[in-house]
Amino acid sequence: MSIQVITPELRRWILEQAEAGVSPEQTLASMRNSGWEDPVSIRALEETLKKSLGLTPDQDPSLPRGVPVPEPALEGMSNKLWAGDREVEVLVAMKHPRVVVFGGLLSDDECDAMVAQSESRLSRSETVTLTQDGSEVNSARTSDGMFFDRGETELCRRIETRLAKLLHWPLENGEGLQVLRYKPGAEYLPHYDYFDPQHASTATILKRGGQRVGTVVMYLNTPERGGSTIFPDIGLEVLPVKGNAVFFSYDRPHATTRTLHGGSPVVAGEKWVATKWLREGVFD
Ligand SMILES: O=C(O)CCC(=O)C(=O)O
Ligand SMILES: [Fe+2]
Repeated sequence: MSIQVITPELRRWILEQAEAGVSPEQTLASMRNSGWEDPVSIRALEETLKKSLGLTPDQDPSLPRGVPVPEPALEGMSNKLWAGDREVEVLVAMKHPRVVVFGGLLSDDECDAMVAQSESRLSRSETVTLTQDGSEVNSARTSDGMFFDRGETELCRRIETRLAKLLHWPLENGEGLQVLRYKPGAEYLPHYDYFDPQHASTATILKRGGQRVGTVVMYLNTPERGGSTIFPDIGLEVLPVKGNAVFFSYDRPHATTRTLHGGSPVVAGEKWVATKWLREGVFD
């Protein structure tokens, strides 16, 4: 599977087609003939044409409604935030998409303990696919993983409480922590963390807690080489550093959130992360 990137040249060409009176359907057909995948073409067409009309996502009736999202208190632009039991550094903050890189979210001991407590329970990662019943092993994701239940251990509870304070988001609206281990060569191809409204399994998944609206990827070690978290739409690469974390939020299940992201291949050593997904509603 290759990832097709929507470049400025492509956007310019789409606008030229529209200006020349070519219908969006015809433009889509031309793109298909040149090897573009339909979902990518449709996204490129929608984004480009709407932007040229000056529509914001909130003004656009064809998009899913935006909802409140978790958000750290960054207004004062302090480079340290108190998370209830620990001071956390703010290393990078971006507004659209909202991406915040935190330093020292977890202590070294907490990272080591998460690895130790999850290691014996790892198995090949699954992702949600088009099948009715949920998940299956997928080549897009070559890590090993496991889920803790929310509040399963004292350490899970401590981290979950800290994240709830840091992000002003109810503890009850969080999934259990997921731990992933990537060996050399393992990666997680770019994806969105929200559930695709078009997937057959999504309606069932949403009954428990609603959509995902935010993600925290916490680095449990510093890989020797590789394994950064990449955001292809915005050209951002977050280097994994033990104890640090990258947070991002998405107020609607749509590409306009620009939260496409992945784990790039680990080159040397292992990469361990704990991921926390935050839901719109109570996840129980
Ligand atoms: O490993 C990473 O850097 C990204 C992980 C991720 O995207 C996820 O767990 O959903
Ligand atoms: Fe993800």
